[in-house]
Amino acid sequence: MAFTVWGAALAAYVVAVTGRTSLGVAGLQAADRFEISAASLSMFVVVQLAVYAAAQIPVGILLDKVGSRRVLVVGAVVLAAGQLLLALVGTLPLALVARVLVGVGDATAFISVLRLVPAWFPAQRVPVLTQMTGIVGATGQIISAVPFMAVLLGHGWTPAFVSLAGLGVFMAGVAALLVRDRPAAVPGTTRTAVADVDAQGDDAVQPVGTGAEVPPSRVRAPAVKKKASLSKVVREPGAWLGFFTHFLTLFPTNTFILLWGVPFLTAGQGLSAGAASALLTISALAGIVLGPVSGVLQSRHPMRRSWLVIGAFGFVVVAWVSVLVPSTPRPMWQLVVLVIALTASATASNIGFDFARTSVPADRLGTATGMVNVGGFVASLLSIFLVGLVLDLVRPGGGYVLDDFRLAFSAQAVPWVAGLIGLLAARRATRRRMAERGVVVPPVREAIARMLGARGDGSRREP
Ligand SMILES: N[C@@H](Cc1c[nH]cn1)C(=O)NCC(=O)O
Repeated sequence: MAFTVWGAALAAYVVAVTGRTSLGVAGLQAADRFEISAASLSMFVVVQLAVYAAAQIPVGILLDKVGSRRVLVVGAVVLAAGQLLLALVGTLPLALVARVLVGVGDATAFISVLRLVPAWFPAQRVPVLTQMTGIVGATGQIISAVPFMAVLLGHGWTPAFVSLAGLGVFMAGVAALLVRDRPAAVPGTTRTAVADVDAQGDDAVQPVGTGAEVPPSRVRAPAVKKKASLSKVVREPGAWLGFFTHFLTLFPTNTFILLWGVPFLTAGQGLSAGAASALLTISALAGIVLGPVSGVLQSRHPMRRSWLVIGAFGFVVVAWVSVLVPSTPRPMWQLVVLVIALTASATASNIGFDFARTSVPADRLGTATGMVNVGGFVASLLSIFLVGLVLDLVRPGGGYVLDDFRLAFSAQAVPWVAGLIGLLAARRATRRRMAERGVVVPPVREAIARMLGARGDGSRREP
């Protein structure tokens, strides 16, 4: 039942990602239909990302109040309405309104799925399933690149976007039918188990790696609360740690995948369109390996999750520096390393949601997850804007060359520095809060020494 619920919600998220990326593959047709330059198309990406980011907190609060099922159903209907409008209109302002609707619908999907995972699965499994949610969701991009593109080229604009609208309505039905916010009947629940949960009080959070996590089916349905969920969440340093984790690690991937990657690879590095899409495919395949590996490491070493984040950040920075410093096009292997590093960074961004999960009580998880998600999308907007700004400054007429991209992508240093400062400050505050709750994070050197000692004793788990 847990996998049916997760699978149905995940399918709705895949369709949301298809909607998000559909205009990207229909760029030429959109430029033609709305009589705009290819460069103005970036306006659609910016509007959509801004709407997505702005909707996260309201959607998160709504999730805590009404649950994932209703939010997913309404979100899929709004997304379908946006695609239908886009299918029918021929003017730019109406197309932008359609894209706003798509952005709002899209904003509901990912965090609704993440809200379901800890409700249906034991805490040990949550990191891997969160990573799988991100990875499987990314396949929505393949649906827009292959079947959607085929309908677009074979039958035209209106049938292609009407098909996406139909898919959205279908997913609303699937979510209504199969998604449940939490297990209803609780076989094996004893009065004691429920009393244990009650004894933790309203503000109990999932313990970090103590092994004492309560199986989800024993957790009572949280009562809808009147008290302000957002103000409590923003006062929780662990939620900020999640926010800055997502901020620091998601934007390099979004900047590359959503807008500037293909122009950089083709106009800057001199690759064919086919070679550029092969690189994007390698990046998607890398996620299938890196996501579960990260999930397992998160479960096994919950006290060291921030080092996974800093490691992924270091990897992507080194990969970008090694590509941008030389003034000549890079060999293929180096570009492969770059796209793998970008995937590692996107994978690490999901650790942000895990920080939220172990920092706030279950009945505020939707709000906290929304807040974390804002981080990555605000940073993505900033980065996409800065790269575009530098390109405009160095070559106002377009026709970019490698040197223009070298300068433009260096602008990512701004969100990287801001994100790293925020991450380190939030980590310090989170450790203080954890210490107040009786969990002290030992220094890395001490933890490694203990782990080596434990191996010598035949034990496998970090203390
Ligand atoms: N962290 C991403 C999901 C992802 C991408 N690659 C691996 N995981 C994220 O937060 N996505 C939000 C969304 O709505 O897609």
